[in-house]
Amino acid sequence: MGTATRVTWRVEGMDCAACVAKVTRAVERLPGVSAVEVNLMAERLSLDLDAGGRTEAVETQIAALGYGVSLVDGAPPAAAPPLAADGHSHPRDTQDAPRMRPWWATGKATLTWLLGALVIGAYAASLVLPDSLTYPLFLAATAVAVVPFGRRAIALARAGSPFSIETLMCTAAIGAAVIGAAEEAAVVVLLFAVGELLESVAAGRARAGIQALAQLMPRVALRLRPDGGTDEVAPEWLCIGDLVLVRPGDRVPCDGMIEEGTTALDESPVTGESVPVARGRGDAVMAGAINGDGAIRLRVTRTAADNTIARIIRLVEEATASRAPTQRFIERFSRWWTPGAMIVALLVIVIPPFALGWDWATSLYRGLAVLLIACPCALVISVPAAMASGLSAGARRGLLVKGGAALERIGTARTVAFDKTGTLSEGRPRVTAVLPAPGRSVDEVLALAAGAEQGSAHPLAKAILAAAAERGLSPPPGRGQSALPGKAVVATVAGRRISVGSPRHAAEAGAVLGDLATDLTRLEAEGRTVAVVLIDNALLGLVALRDEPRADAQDGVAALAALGLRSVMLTGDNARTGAAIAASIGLEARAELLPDDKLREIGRLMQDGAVVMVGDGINDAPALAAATVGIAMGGGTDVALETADAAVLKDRVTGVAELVSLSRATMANVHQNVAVAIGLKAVFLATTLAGITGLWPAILADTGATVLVTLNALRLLRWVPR
Ligand SMILES: Nc1ncnc2c1ncn2[C@@H]1O[C@H](COP(=O)(O)OP(=O)(O)OP(=O)(O)O)[C@@H](O)[C@H]1O
Ligand SMILES: [Zn+2]
Repeated sequence: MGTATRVTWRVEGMDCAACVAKVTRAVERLPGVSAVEVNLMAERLSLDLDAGGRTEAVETQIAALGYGVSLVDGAPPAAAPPLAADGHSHPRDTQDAPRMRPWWATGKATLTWLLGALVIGAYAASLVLPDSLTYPLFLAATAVAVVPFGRRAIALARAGSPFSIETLMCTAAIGAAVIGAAEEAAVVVLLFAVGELLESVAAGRARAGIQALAQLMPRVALRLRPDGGTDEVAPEWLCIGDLVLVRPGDRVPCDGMIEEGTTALDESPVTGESVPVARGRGDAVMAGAINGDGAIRLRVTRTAADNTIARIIRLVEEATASRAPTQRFIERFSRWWTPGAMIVALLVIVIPPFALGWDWATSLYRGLAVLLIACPCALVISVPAAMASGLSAGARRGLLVKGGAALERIGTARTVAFDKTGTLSEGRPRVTAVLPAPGRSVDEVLALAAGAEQGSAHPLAKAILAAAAERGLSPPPGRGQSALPGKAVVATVAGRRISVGSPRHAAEAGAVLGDLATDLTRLEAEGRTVAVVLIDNALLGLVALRDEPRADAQDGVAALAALGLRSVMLTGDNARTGAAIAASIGLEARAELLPDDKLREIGRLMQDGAVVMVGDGINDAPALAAATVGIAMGGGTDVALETADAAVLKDRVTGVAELVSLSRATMANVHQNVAVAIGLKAVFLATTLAGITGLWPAILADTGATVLVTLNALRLLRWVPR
């Protein structure tokens, strides 16, 4: 009892949010079904099926709605996956052939052409033949289309949505035919079919944009054998731990770590970063990158189903499935809209003959026109079509956004808060000077400091250890290390208590800097981070470090300013150093912040409006989560993608401004779409009721809006960062 299986199908033919809603509502009502999820981009339907549910029932229901359906996962276990020659079992995409779709659903294009031919034929005929003969031709065209749309309307009504766009269309077409407007009836159904066709083309385009990423995977990988030879295998067959040879000019077939060789990799297909990056032993590389002129040997670190490209694709698919607030509003709106419109149409038919003395033919005619104008199709697709294009356009340029909601919010930000280390700066501090206290030596200071820093993951620790190693020192082992986050590290080294930390920490410990105090001030004003090394709370020396600002930090901040955003740097570094670095980049600084202070600072900035927090996702996850939108930058892709709402895959500060303008371009597109969809209808509603325009303009207003909205959304696919 109570054990449900998760079952997944591939559903073909869904082109818009309305389709998703149809499928969801239709299967939700079936017995034994729960937790229904439909993903438009991935063309997937997943649900929990318990003992009372049957997969056939689900498939029948979906086929009745006119979509193709095939089981992907959760079927009774098929044969075990084949074992590869090397004895591992390898992941493989198992998928059976799609089941038959009803002819009238697969043949969307055929149906549209047939209708077009019939309608045009009827018009041609009407030039020479009397109306009495062409009338049946128009009726036939109407019938050809009403049958499939009507069947779908009936299936939907049975599945619990009696007021669908299909119902609206069929009522309008049949009504028009009944009152003798067969021409109009035929054109209504023809244009409706054209609109549907266009929608599916648009959905296919957005989908293709994402699938193009999958095409970055090469067909073959060269797997190294223990004897040094290579086997050509499909990248999907690579296992974690396999060794792979990547020749100059090849595409990298897997996410991996370089074991041997150095090269320059062009990662632009994945990250949008066009400058090749130098990579050598121990560096991580991602599938899809193009190898420069060095041969490299890679250790596979992720399977094909799980590599960066696969994750990006999955992420974007999920992103398009998650709805933006605007979209949710419109969906709620259109759920009431359709039945409301039908009631209004009915009132227009029934009341005026009594109240205003219209004759029945006029009121029927105008009522039908109202029905047509009321079709919410354009409105329903206005937001998701633009969002899908925006998300897809961004993903192709290394700008990942986790959903419509985040995409919508990024553009509304007033302030951008940057983490300093690793985000505005390179994140690779280097020791630039060591100033020993009187009577101490440089080597002594460095060796003891390095002893205390051993095992610390702090960037400053790594720099001090590297400097000690460069001077050939072997630091005495430290014991009992403890980190005081945002302040210092303390340990017992060679029997003495050594601390390495901020000047503030040294002051709190009661250390006196003496003559070195002026050096400290000077170094900080130059933008150096100064670590104070104490021995039993007395001054041992100063270590000055410098973390270079990223080359494009200044441009990135300037680009944000040009978009009207204020940038602020948050840092745990001391005030003077922070101010010096911030001044060189051109933004405000908030310094000497302990980790909790950073959260508080974001809260304070959020009082002035939405705040975007940009970090590397490593130490700043809480801050990324606290801000309105968290953007992770560069390298630490994995962590970043999990904690942040959006990510800039290339290591570029300018990517933040690109995300802001992508968000604004997308929202502008959304607003244009909504305005077109509602505006056209409002105008024609008024003119129809006033009797100025008839069925014809009503038909064009409806399909015309759908076409305009779709084309406008497609325009966004070509978005390029400025
Ligand atoms: N392990 C350590 N070794 C030396 N100094 C440290 C250490 N940990 C903290 N500090 C001192 O505390 C300060 C703040 O550290 P914190 O880790 O909060 O900031 P950060 O990561 O260096 O910089 P940012 O906040 O800009 O990313 C450092 O500038 C340094 O002076
Ligand atoms: Zn649709």
